[in-house]
Amino acid sequence: MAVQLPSAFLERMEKLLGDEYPAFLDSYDAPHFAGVRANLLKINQAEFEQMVPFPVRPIPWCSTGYYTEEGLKPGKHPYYHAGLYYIQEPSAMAPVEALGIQPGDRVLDLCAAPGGKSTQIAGKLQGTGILVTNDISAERTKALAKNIELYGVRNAVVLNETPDRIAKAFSHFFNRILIDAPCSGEGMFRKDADMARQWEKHSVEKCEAMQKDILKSAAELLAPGGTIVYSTCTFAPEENEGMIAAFISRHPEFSIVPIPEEWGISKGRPEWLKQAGVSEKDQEYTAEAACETSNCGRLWPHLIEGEGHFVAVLRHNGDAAEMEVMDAHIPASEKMNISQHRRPAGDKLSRRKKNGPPERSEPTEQELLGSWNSFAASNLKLKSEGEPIMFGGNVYLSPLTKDRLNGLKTVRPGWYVGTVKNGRFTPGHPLAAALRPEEALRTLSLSSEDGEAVRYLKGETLAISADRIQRIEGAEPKGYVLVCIDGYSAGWGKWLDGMLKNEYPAGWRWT
Ligand SMILES: C[S@@+](CC[C@H](N)C(=O)[O-])C[C@H]1O[C@@H](n2cnc3c(N)ncnc32)[C@H](O)[C@@H]1O
Repeated sequence: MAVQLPSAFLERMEKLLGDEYPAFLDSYDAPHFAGVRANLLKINQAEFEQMVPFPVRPIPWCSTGYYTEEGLKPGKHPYYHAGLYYIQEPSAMAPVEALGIQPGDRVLDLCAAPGGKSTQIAGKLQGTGILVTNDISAERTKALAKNIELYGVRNAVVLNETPDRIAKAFSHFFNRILIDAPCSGEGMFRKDADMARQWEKHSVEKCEAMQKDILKSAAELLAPGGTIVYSTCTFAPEENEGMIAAFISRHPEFSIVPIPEEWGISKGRPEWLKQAGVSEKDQEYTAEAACETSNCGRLWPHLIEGEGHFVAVLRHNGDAAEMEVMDAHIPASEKMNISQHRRPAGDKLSRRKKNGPPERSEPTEQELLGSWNSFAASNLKLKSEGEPIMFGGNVYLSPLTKDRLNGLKTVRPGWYVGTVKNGRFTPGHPLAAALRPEEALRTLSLSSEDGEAVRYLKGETLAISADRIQRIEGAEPKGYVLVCIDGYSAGWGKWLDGMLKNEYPAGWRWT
């Protein structure tokens, strides 16, 4: 066998799987399955299927997911840099599908880094509602923020917090919550031999305590009638059926929504709890609750084309109408559909100027935001999206009010649109990454095929004649240009006298 598996793990799996064990074991020598997920924030599905530059076939449980051939490098194509697809293990696409997201939902992804499932959620929200995406690891939130930006997400707030602190600020606020829990990772052994080496008998116990705490906070964060999806990439019954049985025993107001047995996805295995030596007393679950966990779903590497996952859908039995009552206490800017047109901050500024300037030398927040408004007015065709707020010299359009984030470690309070320095606004890369070409006054399309797009992604200055800059409303070619790859936004360039100064950020470049 290619992977060295821990003997305690093998003994347990043999005992639990019985007749299925030889097929499970054989899966460790079978090919791996790789996948990509189309990013519907930037491309529609028909276009994706037409343009995708490598062979793909659909993943049955994810409408936007596709298998790719092993050994391909989908990250080495300009379309990856334009955020047209996310590279994701196929079974990891199942939990978000089970969350049943609807436009306008308020969604929390509690254990989100590096952001595979958050970008999937954002694709389903299509710019409506709110996505709060969090991870406890400061280091890992860097990758999370980068992915939120690369995939053109406008309505997300990125936090680096503990779930209990989020629960204090957002009590019963969200109607969908994803817990892609930290786990002992047994489903990753096929793909990552290090995971198998690092696993020890006590890995499961260590994870159980974390999972229990995260579920407790999630119950405090969920609005009446809402849904929590709990998932892991491990096989251990303690972290799966055991964790869920204990949760619904403590919370009789929740029930488990059955996952359909389709495409090789199989039922939860409550009978394993006793076989694995997990007693009702240890995990504090009732026999009825344990029985209900057969409604959970398991993805096995010997039954599906993927690595393995566990998924539980927990529905709060409360009345969703109660959420509307709660909505009355939520500021208008945080209401379900946040895309209402707002008065630009500059309006307030110009009114104040008519009545005389404020008596202080430091520019007010409204004045700083005014420089964003004038940039937007002269370079973009953008309908107002979210609340413009200042955060450490940077301007964000946020789906939440600033007060709501007070005291929380906030990595991104919203869509980062740029920075104000000495009264001048410089647009940020995430603004460009999320813009549609028709939202920019000047655009330039580079081809993915003739090497020009790659030269741009490497940070080179390009010689570009004025007639290649597409302009609307008779704009001058000089100024900020939205650089697109085959028509999909990738970053900024600044055009002057036949040269395009490259504004693609150093840390993002093609290497
Ligand atoms: C399985 S990974 C998440 C993968 C992610 N959902 C994705 O699809 O890209 C679990 C994450 O949980 C985070 N984590 C661990 N303990 C946590 C806690 N108590 N609260 C929030 N996040 C936690 C880890 O830092 C890790 O990034």
